[in-house]
Amino acid sequence: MSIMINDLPRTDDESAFVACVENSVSRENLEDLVAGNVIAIRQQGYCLPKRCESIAASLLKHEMMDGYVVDPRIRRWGGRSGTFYDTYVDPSLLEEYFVNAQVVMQGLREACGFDSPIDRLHAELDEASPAGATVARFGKRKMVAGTAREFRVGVGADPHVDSLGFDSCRFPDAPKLDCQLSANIYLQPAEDGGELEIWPQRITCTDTLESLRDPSSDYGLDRKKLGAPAVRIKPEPGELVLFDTNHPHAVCASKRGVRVTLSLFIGLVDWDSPLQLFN
Ligand SMILES: O=C(O)CCC(=O)C(=O)O
Ligand SMILES: [Fe+2]
Repeated sequence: MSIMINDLPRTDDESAFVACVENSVSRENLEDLVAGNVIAIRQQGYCLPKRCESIAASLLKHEMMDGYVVDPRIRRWGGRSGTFYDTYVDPSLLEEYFVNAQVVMQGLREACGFDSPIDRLHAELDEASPAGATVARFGKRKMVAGTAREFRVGVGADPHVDSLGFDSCRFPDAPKLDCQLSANIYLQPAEDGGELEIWPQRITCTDTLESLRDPSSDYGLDRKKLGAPAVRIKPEPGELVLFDTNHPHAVCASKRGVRVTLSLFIGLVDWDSPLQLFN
């Protein structure tokens, strides 16, 4: 059973609770995130230091690491078409995304020495969720579940939301998500910088999203319009952090050291359906 050790408000906003758990994430933890009772869940020591080092080293030299279409400075697992978001930005990659999905997932498992923290997370989510957890699909076509990201010095991510609902609206057979979470395992946090910022508001409609756009960014939202973030998390090596991706969030640029993470989106349709895993 997971223990809620404490609530850690990280900023002046006392309502922005970050829950720390000791054991694997429970259904109650997931419900708290979905209900907005907590803004993030942290589990320290999810991946042991030696494993973090060896997986990060293997990823950093791997040819499957490639730039996001929207911002090639941020690198991620899966070659040209590694994430569904890439296919949203460049629809010509859609076919390749589905055709390569299994190879992309198996490749990440192999790069993790066949002992992937993403597979562990999948198993734990399957156990915690009443209806289990499964790789998401569009009809019979499996999505990719699990990615890795690399932020070099000077590279961060502008404030943004991640929403399969927004990105897949032209696909009638896409999973219909009520909530989307992101799980990140910090194999190698930046030595300086690289904080994860999360804003308190939850954006659920595209009109609101459009009104917040930053014209100087290809995907980002305007910090001035967003106001102050609710939390700024400085991840520890090996830590797992979960949050709701309809809350705007940003990655501060690394000031020193390459930042390497493993990441998984977790979609909730309803509690009677399996959690939908994808990237
Ligand atoms: O690397 C992080 O801290 C968060 C990256 C991100 O934007 C996400 O997982 O949705
Ligand atoms: Fe994100």
